[in-house]
Amino acid sequence: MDNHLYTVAQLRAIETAAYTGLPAGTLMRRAGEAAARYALELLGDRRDKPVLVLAGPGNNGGDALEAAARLADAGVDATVLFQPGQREISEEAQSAHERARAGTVGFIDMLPPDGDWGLVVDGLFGIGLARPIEGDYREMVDAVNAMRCPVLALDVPSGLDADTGAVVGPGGVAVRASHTITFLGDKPGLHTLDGRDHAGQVRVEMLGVDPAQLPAPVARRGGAELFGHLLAARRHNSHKGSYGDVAIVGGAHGMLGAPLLAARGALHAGAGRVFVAMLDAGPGYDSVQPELMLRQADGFDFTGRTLVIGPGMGDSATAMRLLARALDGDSPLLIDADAINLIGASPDLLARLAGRAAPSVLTPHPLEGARLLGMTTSVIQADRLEAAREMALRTRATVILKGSGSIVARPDGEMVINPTGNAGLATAGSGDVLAGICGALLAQGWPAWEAALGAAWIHGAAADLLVAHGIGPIGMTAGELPAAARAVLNLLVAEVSTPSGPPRS
Ligand SMILES: NC(=O)C1=CN([C@@H]2O[C@H](COP(=O)(O)OP(=O)(O)OC[C@H]3O[C@@H](n4cnc5c(N)ncnc54)[C@H](O)[C@@H]3O)[C@@H](O)[C@H]2O)[C@@H](O)CC1
Ligand SMILES: Nc1ncnc2c1ncn2[C@@H]1O[C@H](COP(=O)(O)OP(=O)(O)O)[C@@H](O)[C@H]1O
Ligand SMILES: [K+]
Repeated sequence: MDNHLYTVAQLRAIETAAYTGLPAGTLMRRAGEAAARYALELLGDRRDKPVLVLAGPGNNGGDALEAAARLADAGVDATVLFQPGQREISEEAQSAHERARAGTVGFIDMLPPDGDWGLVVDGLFGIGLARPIEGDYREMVDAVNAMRCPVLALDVPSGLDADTGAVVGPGGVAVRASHTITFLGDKPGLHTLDGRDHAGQVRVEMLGVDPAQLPAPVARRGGAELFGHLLAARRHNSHKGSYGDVAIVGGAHGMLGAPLLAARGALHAGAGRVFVAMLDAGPGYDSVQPELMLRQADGFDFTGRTLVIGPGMGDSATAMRLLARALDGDSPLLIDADAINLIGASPDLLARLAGRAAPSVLTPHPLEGARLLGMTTSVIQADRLEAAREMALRTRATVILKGSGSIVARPDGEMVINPTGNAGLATAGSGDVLAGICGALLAQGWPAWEAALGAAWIHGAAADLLVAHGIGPIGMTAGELPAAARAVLNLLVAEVSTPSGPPRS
């Protein structure tokens, strides 16, 4: 399946199974052919430019040598820098080496300082990377990263952990590719943490393996198809009560901006009515968004309302009391920011959360996630999939672990990596808007899982839309996201809607 993501351990098993009945070297040949085809596509009308192929000590290097031979067959000036290690190379890689030597491929021992390459093919390390890249290999990676031409990584950008998306360190380096062609199945590490910065555009090449033979994936790559069945055109005969009430509970003294941003997110994502239940005394209305209804949280009736609890809420006794009340109630709940910190500090609140029957979604950023699990942020980030899975398991809730390539996880272990968004979102308040969008989808009757998938996707796509219009990534503001999210949501609905009335002449 296109969106399936596999761990290195799974890929090794897939590789072994795929080899059964195939002559030795078949998969490597197919990998090299596919890589060469992609390289030619990327070169386009610049086929007269030389291509630099970096070949490392393992089978990733074998793929690179095969690709170089195929490029030379196609008339391209392919130059290989082959850097074998101490260990003997595999028989397949040896054959690939011989094939490349037999043709017109050029071989060099070191990088010329003035190379003018049309493309670099990175075949240093793939899923066999075992330690940080050092020495000559490091110099090669640094040199490639300083080049301006497109870089095509084979299987995985060298230096990147295919499972986690971390640059293998400490102090490690990884190739920053513009494109990656990945073999036998997509990998989570290409889509989260450092993955998006290093993999660029990812193409999956199955090497002739039937996708139906593959095992259950560790996670999937997100897409609108995962929540598309809940997108529906509005009925003419509907009213504000048809689209649910959202109440944002938060906004302690001096922190009212956070719930207001969440409330604007909820309003623009289609909630029928949006309240802000403030912990402290505040203004009577929001002059930028007078549609919002501002109330005092004390005494505010939660019944029948979807609650987004936590933005700017603080950690006062009142905050704790309100959170306990929300957890014990049967409203759908979106738990964000300070509310996550309070749960992380209180086994009692955690037990109340885990015991809930109504839908609950948590939206931690890595530090909030660390507090929830009693770990450090670096442990969370070292394996974001595992951390998100653990959070979902402990809280019995749907979790969005935010960051580049947000991980959406649910208690049964199902996980999705969200593909939308960009670094324009690295700005104060964008998480509040995400919380509001998710609250609005819950209020419109979406189950927790789809609401989380939909909110993460729409929020990221809103940021992508803003960038497409020159609004960011630098200087994008959280306040610009709600209207963009509204545009994305309406486009999605228009795409899935079938015309309902009779055709008009
Ligand atoms: N075997 C197969 O069936 C297939 C393998 N394929 C390719 O083979 C790759 C996996 O091959 P390998 O298992 O040989 O792994 P790699 O080619 O990723 O690298 C492993 C080699 O690098 C050495 N090494 C690891 N980290 C190092 C470091 N930091 N510095 C120096 N040396 C280091 C290891 O000792 C080993 O010799 C895949 O990523 C894919 O590109 C594809 O051709 C598809 C089929
Ligand atoms: N570099 C990035 N790429 C993609 N998404 C990002 C990036 N940085 C932040 N985000 C997204 O922006 C939001 C930030 O949320 P959060 O950290 O809670 O900020 P705040 O508390 O200021 O609202 C999350 O949805 C996160 O996934
Ligand atoms: K590589």
